[in-house]
Amino acid sequence: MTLELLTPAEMAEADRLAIAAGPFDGIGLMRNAGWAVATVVLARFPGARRVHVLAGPGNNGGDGYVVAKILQESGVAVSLWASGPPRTGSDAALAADDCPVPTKPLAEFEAGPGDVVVDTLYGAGLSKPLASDAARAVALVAAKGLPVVAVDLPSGISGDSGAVLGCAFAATVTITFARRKPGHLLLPGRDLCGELIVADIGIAPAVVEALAVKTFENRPALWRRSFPSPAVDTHKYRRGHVGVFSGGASSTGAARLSALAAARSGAGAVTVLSPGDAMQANAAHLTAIMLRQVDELADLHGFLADRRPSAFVLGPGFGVGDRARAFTLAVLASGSGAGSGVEGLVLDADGITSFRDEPGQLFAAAARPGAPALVLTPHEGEFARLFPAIAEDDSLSKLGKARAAAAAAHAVVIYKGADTVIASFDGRAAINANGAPWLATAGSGDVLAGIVAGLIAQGMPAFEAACAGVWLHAEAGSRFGPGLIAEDLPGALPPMLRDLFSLPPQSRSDCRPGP
Ligand SMILES: NC(=O)C1=CN([C@@H]2O[C@H](COP(=O)(O)OP(=O)(O)OC[C@H]3O[C@@H](n4cnc5c(N)ncnc54)[C@H](OP(=O)(O)O)[C@@H]3O)[C@@H](O)[C@H]2O)[C@@H](O)CC1
Ligand SMILES: Nc1ncnc2c1ncn2[C@@H]1O[C@H](COP(=O)(O)OP(=O)(O)O)[C@@H](O)[C@H]1O
Ligand SMILES: [K+]
Repeated sequence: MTLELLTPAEMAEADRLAIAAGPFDGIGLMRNAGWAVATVVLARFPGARRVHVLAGPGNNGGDGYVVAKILQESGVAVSLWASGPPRTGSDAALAADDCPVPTKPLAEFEAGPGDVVVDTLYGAGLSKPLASDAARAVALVAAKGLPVVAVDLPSGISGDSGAVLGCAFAATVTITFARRKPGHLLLPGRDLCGELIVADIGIAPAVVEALAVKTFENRPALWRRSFPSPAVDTHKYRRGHVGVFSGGASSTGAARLSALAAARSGAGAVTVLSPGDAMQANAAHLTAIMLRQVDELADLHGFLADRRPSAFVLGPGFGVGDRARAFTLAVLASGSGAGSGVEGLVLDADGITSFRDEPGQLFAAAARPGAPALVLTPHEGEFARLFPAIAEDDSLSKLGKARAAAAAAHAVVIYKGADTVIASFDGRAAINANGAPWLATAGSGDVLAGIVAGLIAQGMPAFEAACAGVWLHAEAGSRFGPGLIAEDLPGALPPMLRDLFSLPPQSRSDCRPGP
């Protein structure tokens, strides 16, 4: 499946470009779309007592008229319920003129057991909450538990944000065209789509390429070319060295989780940087991971000079306050740009919260030319602390919020949750969809921060490292399943890594860090 996600506006542009390039005109694309849908209905519901096609006023409704015609000609009992006539001169009007099935008003829609519903009320053009006749149909279908085949999107779901406008169908299967839209992956849209099928309706790949899309699904194909792989003659410090800041004596576990995850992700060396009062607690629980006392800024500078670390994690269990801010700013002031020095800082949890009153200080430090890459890993609560205005802006989707935050902070933002979004200040963004609710367990985020830092330390660019880290973390949680606790996650990584490395060499490129 392709990675690009097209906003409804980009999809409309793709339709326009495809029509201009040929060979299909608008009604040609619509017929292809209708055939794709009818094929699914016939294959999945051969025993349907009756198929009810619900047609809206736009081109989504146009697809419905094509479907109704094909199904009737295939011998299926079809009812066609329209919310109104299609706009004169539109492709939908052509499809309606060509459809032999009589229409009935949507407001009178009725259905019974054994029936199947094809939802072609609204797709990409949904612009407001469903009107009363559509809302009544949604309620009736839900009450009767009828299967719904949604065309493009379940009506009521925004293709941009995945949000429900008023109410929405919960589809059994959704068929979209050419490429998926963000609303197919963002929640609750993803849940309400049911099974998602992407049908080829004759829009050439070159048309999509011309759009220079910057939004993707987060899957290995997005980043595996830059996934780090050790050279035969490598040594441990060439595989990257991660420093993880530990909290005080009573909160050291989170840093050790991050440290272990960084090591499991392939970093050659990992050092926990511990305040004096926590040295004993840390020492008692570390084996392969190194330990160094860091109480003051001078200790950090000593570590930077002596051990040449390539990435840091700051935040898990660290405590909120001046010390977190000072260490963060010191790390961001180090680094000599690409290729050497400190390549990145993953700022998580308390590290993020520490800047709630002075976010500008953090953002300015990250924007300094030559500064290490800043990766922020907020969950919803932390996001609202650092980016209150963006968090409150209801016009933005989770994707839009992550992008705006990344631009404001000059950072890569991993906006966590069941539909984690990764956004870079350069405009690229990815939506993650391979997670599972088992990941909602204390310490899970600490592990994610460690994986991302481990990958950055090995030379992976920050956006790719963030995407790879989120995917590996989610995959580990999904494959482990019930009973997962955060301690299990680092140990669950090796099978995932083995799978990545067993991909054919051409699909991993030469596996060296690269663009
Ligand atoms: N040739 C092509 O381009 C192809 C297109 N294809 C298909 O076209 C679909 C996109 O078509 P579309 O742009 O016409 O949008 P669509 O979703 O039908 O709705 C727009 C209409 O609904 C109205 N409206 C919106 N929300 C409303 C509400 N809640 N309650 C009431 N009214 C509401 C809106 O009104 P307005 O916002 O303008 O006031 C407008 O009149 C796409 O999803 C795919 O299925 C495929 O066939 C492939 C080829
Ligand atoms: N329902 C869910 N489905 C998939 N992933 C989830 C879900 N809930 C949480 N996660 C993931 O689990 C991790 C939790 O991180 P975080 O909230 O920081 O927890 P902690 O602070 O306890 O480590 C994040 O990566 C998040 O995306
Ligand atoms: K629809």
